[in-house]
Amino acid sequence: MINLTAVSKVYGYGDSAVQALHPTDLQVKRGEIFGVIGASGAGKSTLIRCVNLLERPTTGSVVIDGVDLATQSERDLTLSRRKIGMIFQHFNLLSSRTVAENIALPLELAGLDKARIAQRVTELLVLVGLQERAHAYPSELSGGQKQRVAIARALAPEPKVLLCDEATSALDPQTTQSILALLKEINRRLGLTILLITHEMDVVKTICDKVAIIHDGRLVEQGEVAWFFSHAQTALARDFIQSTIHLPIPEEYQRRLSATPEADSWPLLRLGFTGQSVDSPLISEVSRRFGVDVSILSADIEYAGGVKFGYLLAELFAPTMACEQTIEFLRHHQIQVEVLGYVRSHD
Ligand SMILES: Nc1ncnc2c1ncn2[C@@H]1O[C@H](COP(=O)(O)OP(=O)(O)OP(=O)(O)O)[C@@H](O)[C@H]1O
Repeated sequence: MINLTAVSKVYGYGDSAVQALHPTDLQVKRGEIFGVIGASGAGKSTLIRCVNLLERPTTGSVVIDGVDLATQSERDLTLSRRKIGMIFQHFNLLSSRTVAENIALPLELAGLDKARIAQRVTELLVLVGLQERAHAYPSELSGGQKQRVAIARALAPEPKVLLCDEATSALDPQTTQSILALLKEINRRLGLTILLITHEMDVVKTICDKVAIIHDGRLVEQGEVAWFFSHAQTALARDFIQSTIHLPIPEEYQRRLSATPEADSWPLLRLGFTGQSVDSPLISEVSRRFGVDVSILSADIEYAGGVKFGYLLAELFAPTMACEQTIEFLRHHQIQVEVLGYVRSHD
């Protein structure tokens, strides 16, 4: 549905030129929710604004539903943009218009008749749960309600694609969850393709099917969300993942932890599970096979992209050879194994 090929963006010229986006390929399939995550200044906004040509790419092609936007005339581009909805961090509502009038705006611009507009606005108010607030002004609404209006307005022309530019970054955690739930419902009910940018891994974990990490204007890693959480390759990806996983090493263990093995110390492992491995009885199997005792310190099993994944902190009690065999066996069974250090039995 969305196909970017070698899309790049340079702002400015000569000595003051900034390469915000290096040549980038990105494919988002029909009905998918795709998240691009990155730190401030990584190039997220540039990337998403290139998708509807709010920002003209310096190079590359942007094909949406089979149409190459970069080659279109301004008039055709205006029509194409109607099929690409967009919502923003700060909602961008017109303060002088009521909720219903904000939602009606794109329909008025498209030249629909009054009766049809009224009917469509009512449907959209129901969809976003704001029937009671049709005649309120934006200043009378909470942040979450404002974003619901923005979503309804974006959906008014029945777009095939919705772009979300940090849509929940100005909202509190509870409101964030309700807006994400609404986006997911819209994606399911309308089959809408969603491309979102965010700096929060929790957003990705909650609603995305696929994710890409952007850093210094380059997509450094991408994949299915569930796979990504336990197989991320780059340190940057792992940092984002760690920000959502709550698996601290207990303080009492940290005191006894060293980087290298010592006499009377045992390896402390962080195990990452996904897909099938999360449901396989691999811990009891290594126990039987290699005679290791496994002590589980903590575990965090969650759902992302409709698949279970999780992390486990575990200490292994066995001779070195059996520990090495255990680690090899687990890796062979698609478990990500990280040796965090070696825990002395006593202080
Ligand atoms: N209009 C512009 N002119 C010049 N440089 C720009 C312009 N817009 C963005 N940049 C630069 O391009 C780079 C990427 O910016 P961009 O806004 O895309 O990043 P971002 O990941 O969205 O960051 P944030 O989360 O802080 O909005 C940054 O170095 C930024 O300073």
